[in-house]
Amino acid sequence: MSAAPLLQVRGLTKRYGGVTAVADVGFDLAAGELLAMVGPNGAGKTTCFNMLNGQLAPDGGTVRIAGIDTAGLPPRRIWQIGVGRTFQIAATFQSMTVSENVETALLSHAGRLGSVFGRAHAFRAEAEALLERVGLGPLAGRPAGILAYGDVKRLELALALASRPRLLLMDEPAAGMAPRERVALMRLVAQTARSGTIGVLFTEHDMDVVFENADRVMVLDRGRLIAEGSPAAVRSDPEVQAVYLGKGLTYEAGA
Ligand SMILES: Nc1ncnc2c1ncn2[C@@H]1O[C@H](COP(=O)(O)OP(=O)(O)OP(=O)(O)O)[C@@H](O)[C@H]1O
Repeated sequence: MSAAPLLQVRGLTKRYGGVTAVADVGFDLAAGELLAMVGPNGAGKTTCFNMLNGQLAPDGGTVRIAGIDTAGLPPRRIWQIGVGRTFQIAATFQSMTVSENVETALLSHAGRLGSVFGRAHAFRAEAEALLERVGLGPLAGRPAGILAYGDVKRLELALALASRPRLLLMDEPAAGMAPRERVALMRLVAQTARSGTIGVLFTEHDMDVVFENADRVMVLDRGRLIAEGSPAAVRSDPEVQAVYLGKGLTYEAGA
């Protein structure tokens, strides 16, 4: 008997008046897998993410996370089940140190489990281990407000990992980064997902980042899932190429 997927989505649908933002979308995601959700502006990616983490209730369909039916549950409940999310705009406490930011996230996670005694600094050793893992060990004592943008994105990943997610939703994790940093961050995400058997669903506009890092790719267009498969299969899919070319977005189909 094969294990149930970490995330199982079926018939997911959301309408805004006359616009169907997400139309009958279905897919699976396994633990340890990196799945990219791509598509032109307005394709429905953010709406999908918002339904997966409980910010929006779907109009139709089912979402099962680790076997639990989560469609329509509030965000806090879904977070408790083990869904973490990073956002396009990094959210850190600027005046606190890098380590204190992670200690606070660890404290918050412990509070979620109802086992919090003491203060955030009780989590210092754990925070430092997490910061080492994302390559921020040497910056642990610096104020978060002075970090370079690439390091803020690493801190964001550490904050998301502090709640030990089973499923991590990442909104354009590498947006705004220089190309070299982008590659390094996505490698780190891939490593983290595989070694910690965390399922990662990410959106990304840069198709090179997608094709290099994702295990599988799905493509949305006007709310519909138009393609899903390996990076190589999706890259050469004529409908995907047409959608991207039609929107003035291109990638090297044969590269
Ligand atoms: N709150 C809302 N009210 C009305 N329409 C909305 C709302 N949110 C999204 N939409 C519409 O739903 C569709 C999907 O939008 P969504 O933001 O999910 O796309 P996206 O793929 O995330 O786009 P982007 O890449 O630009 O972030 C679009 O047509 C958008 O205009």
